[in-house]
Amino acid sequence: MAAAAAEEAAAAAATAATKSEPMAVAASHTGTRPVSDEPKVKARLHYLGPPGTYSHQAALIIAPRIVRRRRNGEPSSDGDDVVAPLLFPAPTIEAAFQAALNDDRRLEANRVEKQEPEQEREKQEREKQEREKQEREKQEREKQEGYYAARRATTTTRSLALLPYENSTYGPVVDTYDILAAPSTSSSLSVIGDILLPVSHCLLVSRATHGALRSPPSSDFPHETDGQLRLEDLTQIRKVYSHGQALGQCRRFLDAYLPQAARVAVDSTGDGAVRIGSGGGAATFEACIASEVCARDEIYGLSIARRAIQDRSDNTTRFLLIEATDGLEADVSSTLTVLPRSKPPPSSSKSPPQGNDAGNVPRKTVRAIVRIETTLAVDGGGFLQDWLYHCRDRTKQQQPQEKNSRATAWARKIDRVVPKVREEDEKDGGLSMNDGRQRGEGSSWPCVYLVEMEARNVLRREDEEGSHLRQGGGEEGGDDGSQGAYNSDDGWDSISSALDIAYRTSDPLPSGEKVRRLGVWQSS
Ligand SMILES: O=C(O)C(=O)C[C@]1(C(=O)O)C=C[C@@H](O)C=C1
Repeated sequence: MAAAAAEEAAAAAATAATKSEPMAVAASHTGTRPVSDEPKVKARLHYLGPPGTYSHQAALIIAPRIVRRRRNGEPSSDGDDVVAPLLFPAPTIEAAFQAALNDDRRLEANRVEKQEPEQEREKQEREKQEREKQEREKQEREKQEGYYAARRATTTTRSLALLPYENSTYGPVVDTYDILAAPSTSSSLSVIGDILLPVSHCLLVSRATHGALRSPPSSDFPHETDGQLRLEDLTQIRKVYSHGQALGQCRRFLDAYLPQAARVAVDSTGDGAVRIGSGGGAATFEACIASEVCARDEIYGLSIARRAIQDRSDNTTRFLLIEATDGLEADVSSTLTVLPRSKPPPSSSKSPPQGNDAGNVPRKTVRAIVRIETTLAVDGGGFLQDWLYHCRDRTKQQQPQEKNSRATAWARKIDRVVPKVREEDEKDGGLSMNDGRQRGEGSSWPCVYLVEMEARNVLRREDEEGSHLRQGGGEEGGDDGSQGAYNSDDGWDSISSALDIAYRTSDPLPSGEKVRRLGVWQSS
């Protein structure tokens, strides 16, 4: 039901976004409470568009949960300050990230200024100088009167991007991995949250194509009630557009029912839907794989040929919420964070908790991503393994109630970082990596690992039941359907500071590794 409501909200806002010009939509939010003694925060959130993509849907769900907190992670005295970012679609994942990086109000002002005619520019320059002069004089006066400390910026703008990161069926999203792996981009970002989105794909066609494909009903093959086509009707489709991830998540369906159709990878599922929708009135016998939201009249007005065509019914994509930190860090007096999803109170405290830990349910999850650049070939000497164990142990040591905690860590090598020696060798006639090693260049070339850590504070069943009795029902739970009262912040501090310590220390790492924290956040 919650997923249906979220989809409904996503569709409504996606509709608003397609109609507005420029395409930006304010995330709905409730209860903004300005914090009196700190600069106000505005935020811009860039996502892979066009409207109707899964990234857009994820952005609409996460945006109202983004709040500003004090540097130490505490809510301000007035409570959480809801940031309510404006949402902006970008044509590619890379463009969404770059837009967040370039999101500097001064740059925008410069751009506008450049378009002004010569005279206008001179006039503006004179006015600017005059304003600056007056400002200097005023500051001087205020300084003398002892008011200087009160003169602070009243607004700061924060730039965010929501990027698809990995999918439960088809694995890593390579464009996002490239951003996290590259030294230039990874040093300009901080991961501040994540969100899981259940992904159910439809095969969409234009109305004309739907009409042309649909065979007349017979008693043997009555039409499916909701307008879906029969599987036999799909054999005339010549082309299927979608994002590479979505094509991969529906591979078995495509192999079985559309073997004749060319698969065309485009920048997003929404991009595929736009191509299908722009075909005019004639049947094109082309299809796209996208969300049901894209079929709506207010979005791209397409027909649903088949629903739920993904190979696994539990298909889920994880997105990372990334803040562009270039040049900002110094001025920033607060952190942005994502509130956990709230759950309706359980209907009965007797219902059994779910989760992998027999008798326990997850309570708080803290995640971290660390980037390690090393010159050792394929984890030489297993140092990475040792480091992961070390991190896990340090994490555990920090827990006040060790019995209630679980810590895990895992690493992924980013294969798309091509070793330099190999690139050069290939120019010289295609030598392999091993040849590079034999030529005495050492068994080393740069490679990048992304290490992920997760610490969960687990609430034991008996504790949970006790807390139900004490508090008369839960307020928040994990996304796994777990029940219980999850108000307490126990565990968050210890887990996050433990992770902090764990990845800052480089004890078991051989020298020469560059370890960079990409982010630590509380996940829901
Ligand atoms: O194309 C979209 O709709 C996206 O938001 C991208 C993306 C991805 O890259 O994984 C997001 C969710 C689905 O897994 C399919 C595609």
